[in-house]
Amino acid sequence: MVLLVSPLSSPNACGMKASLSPAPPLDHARNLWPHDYSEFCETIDRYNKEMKKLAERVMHLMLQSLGLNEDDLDWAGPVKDLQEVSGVLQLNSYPSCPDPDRAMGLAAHTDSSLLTILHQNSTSGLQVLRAQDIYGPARWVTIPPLPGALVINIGDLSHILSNGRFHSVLHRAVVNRIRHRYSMAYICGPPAHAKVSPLRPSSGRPVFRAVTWPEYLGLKGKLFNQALASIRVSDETWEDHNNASVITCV
Ligand SMILES: O=C(O)CCC(=O)C(=O)O
Ligand SMILES: [Fe+2]
Repeated sequence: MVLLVSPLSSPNACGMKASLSPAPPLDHARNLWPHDYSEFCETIDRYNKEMKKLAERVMHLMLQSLGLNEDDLDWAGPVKDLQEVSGVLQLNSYPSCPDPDRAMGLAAHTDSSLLTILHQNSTSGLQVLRAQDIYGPARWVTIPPLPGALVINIGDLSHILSNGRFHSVLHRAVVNRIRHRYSMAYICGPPAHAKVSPLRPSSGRPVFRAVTWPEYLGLKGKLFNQALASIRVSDETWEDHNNASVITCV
């Protein structure tokens, strides 16, 4: 089961609204706990706010580590204005499965976000694909839940923004034979109107074309794990673009 909630621009009793889920979360919560749904709503609201603050701090640090400053962020204004970052909270529930090898909790994917902050309950299930290295071929590695720890996944939009210097991570969730697993993913991205494009590419040229988050989500829906490749700018396109610019300037 997946429930998606995002902050409301004008708060209601629950302080959140449905993003992609079929019924508004407030209605869902009322159905589940007809006599006391407010505790759930208030907790989610508090969690959302804390995650937003954390996401902004982490984004700030990531941009700093790329050598970027406030003036480089034309999609969200200066870095200090990163409160514009928007987020959706996705609640994942994976019931136990007697034959886990024949079931998949969540298929392998990269997140379409800038970054995703994940909380797992005490049952492990998150795995990331580690590329081939001197220790062996490509393999799935379990990220064990640690008390009090959150996992931060780099999403495709950070991959684009950093021109490939931060890699979005292929991950999946497997199910447990006897234990029910829960996770909460705070999926963070830029404002919907903002175009995300490579900032100060170290390689000399941008490897990806600019996209908005909604446009990229559309591509992901159609092309799934090929979406990132689909917005790569090929060497030929780049050369054509450069030649065209030269001709225009002359
Ligand atoms: O449940 C997990 O550990 C992974 C969740 C996830 O990857 C997602 O919600 O995008
Ligand atoms: Fe994910």
